[in-house]
Amino acid sequence: MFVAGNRRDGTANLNAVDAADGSELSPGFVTATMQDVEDACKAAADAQTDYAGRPLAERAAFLRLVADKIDALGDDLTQRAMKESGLPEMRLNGERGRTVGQLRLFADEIENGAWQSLRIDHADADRTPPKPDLRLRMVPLGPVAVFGASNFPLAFSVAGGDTASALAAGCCVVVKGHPAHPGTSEMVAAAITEAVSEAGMPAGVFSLLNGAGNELGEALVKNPHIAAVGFTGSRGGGLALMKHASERKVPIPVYAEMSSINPVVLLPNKLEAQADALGTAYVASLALGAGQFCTNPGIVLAVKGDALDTFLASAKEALGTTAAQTMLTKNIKGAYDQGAGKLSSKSGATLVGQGAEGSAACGRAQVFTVSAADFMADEDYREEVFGPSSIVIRCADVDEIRSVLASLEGQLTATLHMVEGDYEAAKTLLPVLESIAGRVLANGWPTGVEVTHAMVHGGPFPATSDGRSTSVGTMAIERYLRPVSYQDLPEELLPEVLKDGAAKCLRRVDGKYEV
Ligand SMILES: NC(=O)c1ccc[n+]([C@@H]2O[C@H](COP(=O)([O-])OP(=O)(O)OC[C@H]3O[C@@H](n4cnc5c(N)ncnc54)[C@H](O)[C@@H]3O)[C@@H](O)[C@H]2O)c1
Ligand SMILES: O=CCCC(=O)C(=O)O
Repeated sequence: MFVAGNRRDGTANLNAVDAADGSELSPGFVTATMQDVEDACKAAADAQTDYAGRPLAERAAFLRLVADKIDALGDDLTQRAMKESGLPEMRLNGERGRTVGQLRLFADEIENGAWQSLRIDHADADRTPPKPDLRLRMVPLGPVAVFGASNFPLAFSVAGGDTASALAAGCCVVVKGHPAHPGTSEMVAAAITEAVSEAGMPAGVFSLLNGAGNELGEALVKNPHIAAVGFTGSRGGGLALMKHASERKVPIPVYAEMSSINPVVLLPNKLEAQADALGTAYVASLALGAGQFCTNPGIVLAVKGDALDTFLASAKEALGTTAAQTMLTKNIKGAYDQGAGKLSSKSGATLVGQGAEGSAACGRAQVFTVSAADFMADEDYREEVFGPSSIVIRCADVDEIRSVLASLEGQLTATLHMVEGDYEAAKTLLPVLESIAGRVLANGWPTGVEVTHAMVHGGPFPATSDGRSTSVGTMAIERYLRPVSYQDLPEELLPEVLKDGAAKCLRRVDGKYEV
């Protein structure tokens, strides 16, 4: 653990396990006491004004240095993450690239400055009543508690999107590392801690706390120094943190990404033309990373008929060559088996096919099919089964597809597979897709989130706790900012960026945009 630049010593009572065989990995890790939580949060609060006040170029250089330090960890980081997560080398190398790329993108974003939403409305003393001078900018919320996710031990963990966007916004960060990968977390936290020191940032800008029980997370969310929370994980975990945050004396926002089954629609003409290829691509997407993606295509909707039968036959064939993959933890594997088992016990569900069976730690890919009527009649089919399982819903026509879509909870993604002949049908579905999902895709698969300016990795509840935001892409910075308007403040007391002659980044002056 690291509290404000210092490693915390103590009794090591948390060990990672090798995801593949369950054996204990060394070394052991120290877990946080309530005093550690208070120390980390207090240090973050003490550092907040200093950090937020640093010139944007310094803040950007700090994020770039964090990225360089993580790059310098090289293969050791991948090897440790492989052991702790069971994820393969290529995936983790890709994830490391995404993590450092994300930090560098946020560094550019800091310097670009448009996120400050600068607005100036000049005074008009001749107006009756006189119009005041008003100037607005976004300021950081304050220290953010970040919960590392189990399924992306780099890109959604200690230096992942929540941390990068909070630091970019000018917020200090206290991370609760995921207990499944303490070694990976420690390596990344050491890199950040070095960067904090070399960049001359206040030590409290970053801390990492470890712990397996709920008490640590609860204490962190309830700590009065914490101003916001970023979380990716289970629906139950996210809801618990939201409850703690709302019951505080001073309630705070929780940005929790929780649960999504990511509907994929195969429109009739496209299905007719490419049923075979779609079946293969579907299985590749649902089995990616042992299905442990929040973007996993959990349900597919199509009109029943020969083309759908061909699709199902192709999916079955692809499943036949799909190897079982190690899952992240014993508990996640147990939950997967339980979820898939529940589906297979339903009288309305038919097993289309299965992947190979692996060791006890592995998840076996599975596809089921149900009628739209059965799906609509049973809430269980809508539950996220976290792992390589998916359901194909047989619908009578496009109207029935629309009815099923309209009955769904909030989603991270919704996908249409279509050719031009399907566009009329697509037009009738798009308003529904927009109303339920944060990202609408055409002719792709939802797994694989691009980190960019126009990405939304969010969506209405329960995909996230706040559908107005994203946890991936540069817009994620907005979660940790709030607007302040300065009325009639003397020029010399105004923030530099709001002075009339200030070096320009995008500003809205008297209603018009200026660069
Ligand atoms: N949708 C997704 O992206 C996603 C990602 C990972 C896991 N999951 C789901 O979560 C399940 C468990 O996996 P997990 O361990 O990654 O997620 P989790 O929600 O159980 O835990 C995530 C983090 O939150 C903490 N936490 C959880 N509940 C808490 C509570 N009540 N109070 C305080 N802290 C709490 C945990 O200690 C951990 O640090 C999976 O089987 C899967 O269903 C979903
Ligand atoms: O598990 C959640 C994130 C999914 C993601 O980032 C991806 O699909 O690339």
